[in-house]
Amino acid sequence: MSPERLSGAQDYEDLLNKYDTWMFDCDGVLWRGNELIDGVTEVLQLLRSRKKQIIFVTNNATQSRNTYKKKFDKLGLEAHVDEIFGSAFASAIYLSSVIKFPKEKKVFVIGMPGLEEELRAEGIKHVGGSDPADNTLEPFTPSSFSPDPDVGAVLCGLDTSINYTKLSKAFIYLQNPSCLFLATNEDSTYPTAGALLPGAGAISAPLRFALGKNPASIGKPARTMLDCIKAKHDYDPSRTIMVGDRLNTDILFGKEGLLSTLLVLTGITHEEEVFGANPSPIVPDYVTRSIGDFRALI
Ligand SMILES: O=C(O)[C@H](O)[C@H](O)COP(=O)(O)O
Ligand SMILES: [Mg+2]
Repeated sequence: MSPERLSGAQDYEDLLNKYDTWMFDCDGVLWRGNELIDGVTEVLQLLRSRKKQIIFVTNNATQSRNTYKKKFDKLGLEAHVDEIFGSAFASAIYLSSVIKFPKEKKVFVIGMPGLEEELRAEGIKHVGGSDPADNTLEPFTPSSFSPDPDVGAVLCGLDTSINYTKLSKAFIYLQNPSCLFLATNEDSTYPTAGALLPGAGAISAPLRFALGKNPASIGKPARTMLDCIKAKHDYDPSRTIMVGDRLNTDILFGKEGLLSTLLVLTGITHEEEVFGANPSPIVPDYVTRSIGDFRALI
């Protein structure tokens, strides 16, 4: 079955009337890097004026909910911290509440300060991350590394300061079969304002290749994020739509969560992946060029 392509004000109006809860992916839907996608400000204001429930669901683990709130504020978008769900937050909840990671154990982090902030907020002990000793381009010498015996998991997220020392330490920990291999998410690419860049999945790829095994991935399409949302918000799946730019994360996440799905073409996915000769088996309910096009209703 092929998706319905939205083509004008009546289509947008029909969708607004059909759905009370709008879950928005961020990178490639609201913005690319720090550049807002045209029309997003007005459309989010329109949804708020129509009393729609709005939830933000991002696989980007570089920031915490609090620092994302600052980004929304800086970009002039109304957002409340309890509306924001990122894979950094979901990873901290996964460790604290889903697998009940032992309090005395530690997580070796490959990732940014936002991920560390969420782990701290959940009382998860961690090493690595922004530790200056790990953020170096000096050659890694195993004899100078004494693995922390309390490390019981490696958590890998998008890390724009990735290096051989971090990968080597993670790889040494992961050779212990009891050490958990976790990924905040596995997006292959990251849509920024100027270019498409390697995503979180490309950061954990060297470890996957060297170990010959995949991490447990916590972000979309896994349902941990939806469980985090359910723990904070009531919503009716039959009147909820997930708006995303990536088929194998956002749209799959929506479909598996029994939500309706709207694919926008302002991020990762190209039109021919949906309407071309060999379309993806992941089929959104609706497709539109940009969420900004809903401006036609203003
Ligand atoms: O590489 C990544 O982590 C992702 O590309 C990026 O952060 C995805 O964010 P989202 O589109 O889920 O907001
Ligand atoms: Mg996206």
